[in-house]
Amino acid sequence: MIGRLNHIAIAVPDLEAATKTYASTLGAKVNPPQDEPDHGVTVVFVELPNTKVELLYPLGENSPIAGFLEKNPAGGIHHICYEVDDIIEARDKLKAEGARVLGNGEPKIGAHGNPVLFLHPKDFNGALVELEQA
Ligand SMILES: CC[C@H](C(=O)O)C(=O)SCCNC(=O)CCNC(=O)[C@H](O)C(C)(C)COP(=O)(O)OP(=O)(O)OC[C@H]1O[C@@H](n2cnc3c(N)ncnc32)[C@H](O)[C@@H]1OP(=O)(O)O
Ligand SMILES: [Co+2]
Repeated sequence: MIGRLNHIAIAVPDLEAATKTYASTLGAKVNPPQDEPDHGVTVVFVELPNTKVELLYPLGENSPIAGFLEKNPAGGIHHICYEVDDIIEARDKLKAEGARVLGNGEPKIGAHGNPVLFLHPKDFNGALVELEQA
């Protein structure tokens, strides 16, 4: 069911500093920040030859990553995003197998303009999993 690795997300306490680290220190191609109010984050995508790194910074009052940054003030790997062909089919299969789909269970449009869903980290070896229909 899961396909390509679409991105690895890192929650960061300072988006500008993290962007500079990837652009200057690591010499990677970075994109401009994107506000994603529907997800409560601002994201910067770092383009790599075989995948992307998504730098995440809280946006607004109820950001879902605020708690994570409180627990990890220096930042940390936040989630891993896999691509699926059919996100509804994937969701329904996973729910049938007892996995917890976060939010109201309906996909939202993610940073790439595709439907995304999140799966509870406790069901996937402590890793927050994002699925993106791509
Ligand atoms: C623009 C969209 C973009 C894209 O790629 O398209 C994005 O990726 S948006 C990314 C931001 N959005 C989300 O992360 C939505 C899904 N996340 C959530 O709903 C919450 O973050 C949740 C439920 C995973 C965690 O909520 P909270 O931080 O309030 O912590 P809890 O106390 O409820 O956590 C329960 C339990 O899970 C552990 N936890 C929390 N976050 C993570 C994580 N990122 N990775 C692994 N484990 C995590 C937390 O430590 C708790 O464990 P416990 O043993 O009970 O302490
Ligand atoms: Co993501």
